[in-house]
Amino acid sequence: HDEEFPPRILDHVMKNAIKGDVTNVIDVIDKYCWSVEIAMNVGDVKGAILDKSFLEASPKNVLEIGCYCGYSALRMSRLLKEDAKIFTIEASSQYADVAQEIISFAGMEKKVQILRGLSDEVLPTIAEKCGVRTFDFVFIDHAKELYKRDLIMLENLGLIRQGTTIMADNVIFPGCPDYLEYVRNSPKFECTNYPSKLEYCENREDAMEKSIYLP
Ligand SMILES: O=c1[nH]cnc2c(O)c(F)c(-c3ccc(F)cc3)cc12
Ligand SMILES: [Mg+2]
Repeated sequence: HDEEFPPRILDHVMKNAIKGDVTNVIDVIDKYCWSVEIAMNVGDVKGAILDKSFLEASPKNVLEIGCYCGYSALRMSRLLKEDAKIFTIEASSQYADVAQEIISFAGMEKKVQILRGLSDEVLPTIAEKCGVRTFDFVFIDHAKELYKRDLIMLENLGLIRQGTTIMADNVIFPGCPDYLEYVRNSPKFECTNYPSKLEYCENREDAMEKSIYLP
């Protein structure tokens, strides 16, 4: 995926979406990605799986690792209950800049806070910085080789609690075998796999994995 994509998607959203209409911004991004160029958003098909788990969890404190252009943060923000909030970690300042613009354009800047930096640098101080003790819902969607490390960090830092829902994207493609092996063999996680397709593709398999933390 090329670095020039995010500014193009931002430009397209600003020109074609309705300011303040989060559902329309999501639709405009999906139409663009289906018709013009693929982006590594979770997309509409896997996004619907994320939505369903999100609604079931009905979380107050949400953590996302991997914001990219803000697409999944917008999907979750539109389902947030009153006084709930999303904290999303993004290591690329270019992606974070674009995501901030798109999230603000959609009118969700008060519900979504982007934390800039590497996940292993942000997580140790996130509780005091964000005034959160534990997260109720976590969406992992960043570099696949960091999924397992970061889940272990969340556990060790006490940032997840009995019943926290963890959703992971791309567990088939690109794939995160060490993460899957870890959560599925751990007695502390109750796992469910949701087979789907790679975003904006008809014929590439992918899946989401839901893991409920039960220490
Ligand atoms: O780096 C990523 N972070 C988060 N999510 C991703 C994703 O959903 C992808 F499909 C892909 C991806 C899509 C197509 C490819 F050929 C390679 C990676 C990458 C990421
Ligand atoms: Mg992904």
